[in-house]
Amino acid sequence: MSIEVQNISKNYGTQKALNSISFTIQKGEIVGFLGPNGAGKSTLMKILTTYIEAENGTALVNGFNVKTQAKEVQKSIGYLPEHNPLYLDLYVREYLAFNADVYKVDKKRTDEVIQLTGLLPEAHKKIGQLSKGYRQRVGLATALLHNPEVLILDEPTTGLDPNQLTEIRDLIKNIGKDKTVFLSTHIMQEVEAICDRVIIIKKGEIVADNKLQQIFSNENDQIIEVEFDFKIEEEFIKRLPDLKSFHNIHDTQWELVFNANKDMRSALFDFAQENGIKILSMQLKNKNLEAIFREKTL
Ligand SMILES: Nc1ncnc2c1ncn2[C@@H]1O[C@H](COP(=O)(O)OP(=O)(O)OP(=O)(O)O)[C@@H](O)[C@H]1O
Repeated sequence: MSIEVQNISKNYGTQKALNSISFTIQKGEIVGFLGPNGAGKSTLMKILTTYIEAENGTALVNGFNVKTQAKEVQKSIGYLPEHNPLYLDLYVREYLAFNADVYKVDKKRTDEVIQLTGLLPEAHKKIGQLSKGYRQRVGLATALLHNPEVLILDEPTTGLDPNQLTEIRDLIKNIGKDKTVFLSTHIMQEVEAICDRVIIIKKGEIVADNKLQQIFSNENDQIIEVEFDFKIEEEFIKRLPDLKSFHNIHDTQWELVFNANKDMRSALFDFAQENGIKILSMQLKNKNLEAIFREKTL
């Protein structure tokens, strides 16, 4: 087991950040930790990387206890914090060599991580001259210097443009071929693009933990986007048969999730007609992670 979290709780004063959360991550998994702002993602990552301590519960990384074996945990982990601190005046190679010294790893490893993270064309530049995407690569390269078993990445693609985003996602996926990766994000597409599994957290509690394959193979779930001819009350929507969850997209537009083994479009049509409502448009959508995220966290 790479990561084992058991009943971890953390409060900041009266603010409950994590409320007895538990999960395990197997070696080699790429797991997305998804949740809205303030859900507790960074807090858990800081506990796993030994930056802060939990009040209750146990967490093991690579078999080492974060409270009592912090040094061993740190050796097992490569961490990319949300706000990746970099020395902008240092050259890329110089910065990595400096960190190699801190980690007490062979300087040769600097060239390996430069290669691995695609930094070679920019390695001669000062960090301050790099684009945000390349700065993220420097952060990843630093996290990989001591060749850790587990990578913990806190919102690794925040602020990147679409091209940089794809590049960094591909890079993480590639690194994940022989490492365990635990990454936080509030971008659903990120999880779809990179991860094997998603853990969704809301207000410090886990509300879903599924393999992505399982999520997409739940055949009885149907998502229908519908537009009525006037604004309808939520109470009315709740009367729809086999309705699992719903989301008001805009005034007269709703996203409805049904759990049924028949096409719910005709049932919805009948329901509208019986109640004197007109349907202006209706579309069956693929079940995507975005809908699941809303279903779980709203
Ligand atoms: N040092 C702190 N002191 C007080 N409260 C804190 C502190 N750090 C976090 N919190 C609170 O704990 C809760 C969880 O915060 P956390 O940063 O872990 O969430 P997050 O899921 O990482 O959010 P984001 O996606 O916005 O980064 C929030 O309500 C936050 O305000």
